[in-house]
Amino acid sequence: MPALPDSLPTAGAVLAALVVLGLRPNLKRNAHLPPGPPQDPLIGHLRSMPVTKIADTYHQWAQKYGDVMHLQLPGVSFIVLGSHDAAVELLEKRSAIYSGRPKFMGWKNILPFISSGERFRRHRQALQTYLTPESSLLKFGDVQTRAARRLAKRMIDEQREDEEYERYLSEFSTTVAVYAMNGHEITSEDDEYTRRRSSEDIHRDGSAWGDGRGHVPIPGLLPWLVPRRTPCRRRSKPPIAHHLLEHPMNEVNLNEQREAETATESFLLHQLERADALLDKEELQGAGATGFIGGKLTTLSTLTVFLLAMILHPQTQLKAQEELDRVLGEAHLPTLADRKDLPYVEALVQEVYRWNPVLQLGIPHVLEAEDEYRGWMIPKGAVVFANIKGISLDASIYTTPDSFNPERFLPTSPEPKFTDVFGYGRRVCVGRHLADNGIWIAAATILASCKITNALDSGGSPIVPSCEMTDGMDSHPRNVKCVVTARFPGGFDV
Ligand code: HEM
Repeated sequence: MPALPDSLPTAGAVLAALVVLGLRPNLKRNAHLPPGPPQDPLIGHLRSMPVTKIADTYHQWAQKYGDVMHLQLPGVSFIVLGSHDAAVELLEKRSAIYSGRPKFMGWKNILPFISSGERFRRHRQALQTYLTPESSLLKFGDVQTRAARRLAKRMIDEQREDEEYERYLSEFSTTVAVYAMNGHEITSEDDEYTRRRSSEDIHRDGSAWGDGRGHVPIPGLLPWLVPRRTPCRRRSKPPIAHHLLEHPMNEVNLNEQREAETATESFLLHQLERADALLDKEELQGAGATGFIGGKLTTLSTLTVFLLAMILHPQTQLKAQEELDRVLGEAHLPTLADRKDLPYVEALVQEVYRWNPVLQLGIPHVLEAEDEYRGWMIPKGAVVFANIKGISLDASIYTTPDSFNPERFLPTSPEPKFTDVFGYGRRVCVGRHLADNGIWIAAATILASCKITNALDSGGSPIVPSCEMTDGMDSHPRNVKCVVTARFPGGFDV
């Protein structure tokens, strides 16, 4: 049994609250539940819940207890799915009953946090019908391409030795999320959105409830464990939530732009112009902020993983660059239309998704009716999540899963694409087409135009960045430093 977690005082407070409120742990039918590590009477796995490296720990436990694992905390059953097959069987094929969400902090109009029901269906439909594969490409492909070129140019022009490039990647991610939702294109560092919605803002405001960069703290899985009635539950909106919810409509001032006929394509405009709009004004504000909440940090973190992979694997970088030069011609920048002709770049992006999926545990689902799977009983109300990181390490699917190896995804390879990165079933990431196009064009543009090498230490030796990912809901490498130089100093034919 691991040492007592640091969060135990908080956990203890929750337990005390549960006892005071008369909630009883649902341990009574353990005999039919899926297997799991040994637990204590009454408090179940409270003492053994990992606080750091959670996905890795669940993956290790899965080797012993299997790919459907049960963990018990007071009042709540957790089911951790450690294989693609189990995740698809339950979260996708049985999506009708596995698509609830735990109660999250009262963000009632932010889709990832809305449980099932009529409000969920309207929000999901509004976003899903807007962000289809075709419309994501048609409406936002050009903006993403411009933003990717601006990103690469800034990485080259403003480079310093041992620069951290996260802020440029962050601006790219913000640009895509804000444009898709609000129709506002960021074209300068001075932009109101970049200043007000920088990672630093999120860090500062998000620290009210997370561990920085807006992460909800998974350790102990407490945020969504705390029942609505528990006194310690947050009542007021944290500042970042307030800002995100108020900002899109006020700042962009869509109504004025509509009157002046200067409004550009966006989710908000689309909804406002529909006679049969699915969402009212308050709901629409939430939906507008949803793109930012769902897309900004996930895109940023995935691009940081890409950068790390390129520093650590110069041969892979070179292979992708050779393909780009061969297919497009030297000193030509890619567009999304070139994607189908660049199988190595495609495989590289797919491997970035698999090598370090940034939402390691996805977003938890809630089972809405008792179910049976492989002879086990899964209780109604169980919080069910896929260990996406663990699934990416499944050696029965991916050979040498720890290594970064794009070859595994070349068209001739038998290894299946890692679709798990975007989740499952009715709750699958609603922005996945937008995100995938954005990540591909950013990666392909950087590869075509930049040479990425290790930063050097004061003695001139290359710094090898660590592969360790942060803990938290959105996991990413820390302090990725590198040197970026132009591959074609004479510029590009576009
Ligand atoms: C690389 C970037 C991204 C990754 C890895 C990612 C991954 C995910 C995952 C794993 C889920 C949970 C799915 C589940 O519960 O089964 C999710 C949900 C969601 N994502 Fe993304 N996402 C990304 C980008 C985006 C973008 C750009 C947007 C916005 C336009 C977005 C909006 C959402 C929303 C709204 C949900 C909640 C859907 C629901 O609860 O019904 N995501 N995403």
